[in-house]
Amino acid sequence: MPSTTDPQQRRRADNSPYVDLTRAQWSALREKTPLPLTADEVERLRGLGDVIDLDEVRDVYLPLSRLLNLYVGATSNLRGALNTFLGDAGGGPQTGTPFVIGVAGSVAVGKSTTARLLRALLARWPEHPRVELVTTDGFLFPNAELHRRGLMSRKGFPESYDRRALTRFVADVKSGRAEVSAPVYSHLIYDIVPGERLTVRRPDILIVEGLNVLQPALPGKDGRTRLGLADFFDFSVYVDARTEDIEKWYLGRFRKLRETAFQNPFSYFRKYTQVSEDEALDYARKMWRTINKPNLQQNVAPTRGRANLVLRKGPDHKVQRLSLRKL
Ligand SMILES: Nc1ncnc2c1ncn2[C@@H]1O[C@H](COP(=O)(O)OP(=O)(O)O)[C@@H](O)[C@H]1O
Ligand SMILES: CC(C)(COP(=O)(O)O)[C@@H](O)C(=O)NCCC(=O)O
Repeated sequence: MPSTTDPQQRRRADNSPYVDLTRAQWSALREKTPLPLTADEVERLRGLGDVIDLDEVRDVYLPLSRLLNLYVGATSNLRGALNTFLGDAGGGPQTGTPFVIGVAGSVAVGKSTTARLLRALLARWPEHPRVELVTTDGFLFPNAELHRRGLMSRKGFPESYDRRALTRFVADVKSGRAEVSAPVYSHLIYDIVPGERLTVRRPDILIVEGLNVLQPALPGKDGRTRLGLADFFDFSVYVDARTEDIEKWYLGRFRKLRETAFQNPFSYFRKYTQVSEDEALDYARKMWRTINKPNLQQNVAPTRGRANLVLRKGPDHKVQRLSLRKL
């Protein structure tokens, strides 16, 4: 359903691999969504700690959870088709493996909020109550290793991650392994937590959230193409917004954290509670200008075209347009 009546634009839309929908067109799909939110669930979503508008949940994220629920069902039907085709040659029926969803986008665009919300909404569906969420920051190299590699001011750039370990982790979960574990990153200490692991035990759905989840695979040492993280995704979402808006959200979050989490005596950023707000924000602006913005422009934004769904937010975080891949 192209959102235009102009014939030329319509032809372009017909040739595009995406169906472009306005917020109004998308939210109308909510009518077809069974399982509307109950008052109790609305309360529980508030408890997630995110200041998210509940109309936004109903209009945007609820239809999205229905779309994903349909995809999970269709993927399971495909597995049935594969079993029918393979018969005994497949060494027994292929059993269900987790449905994997990637959530990509800039630092501070709202990936974590989107992923947490999707986790809560998807778990309401009787077909897939067990939804796990993993953030890729656990696969950043520890600070000591980043120092050694001269990458301390490149945190979040593709080379600051152990990409092989991250791909192996998702491949292991996708293969149906009973237990797979990942390292844990702490925003408090700004480093990997020594000895701590997050264990995933055969969930129905795994959400993998991070800046670089849609990056193409690294070539192997022999120059041959390898499987990349996105090869294990059944669906991917790119959260998009104007760079100027994302910068404002980044600075807003920094200001809020300065009044809360940074006050913790163990916080890496505690020093920014001891200086004036202007000085602290100058530092945050520098981080944005020298690390997060160039990373967005050079590495993150170029992967947008690989996503199944692009959510385009306005300055108030409300999703204004959606592009859904049809091919
Ligand atoms: N849908 C939303 N409505 C209102 N505020 C939001 C929404 N999504 C994110 N935010 C706010 O924007 C900032 C960045 O969001 P966050 O999810 O932490 O981003 P990321 O994980 O991409 O770094 C946070 O302050 C968060 O509370
Ligand atoms: C930890 C991050 C790299 C995000 O990682 P992700 O979970 O997307 O893999 C980012 O939040 C970060 O800390 N960037 C470094 C620059 C800064 O402190 O803003």
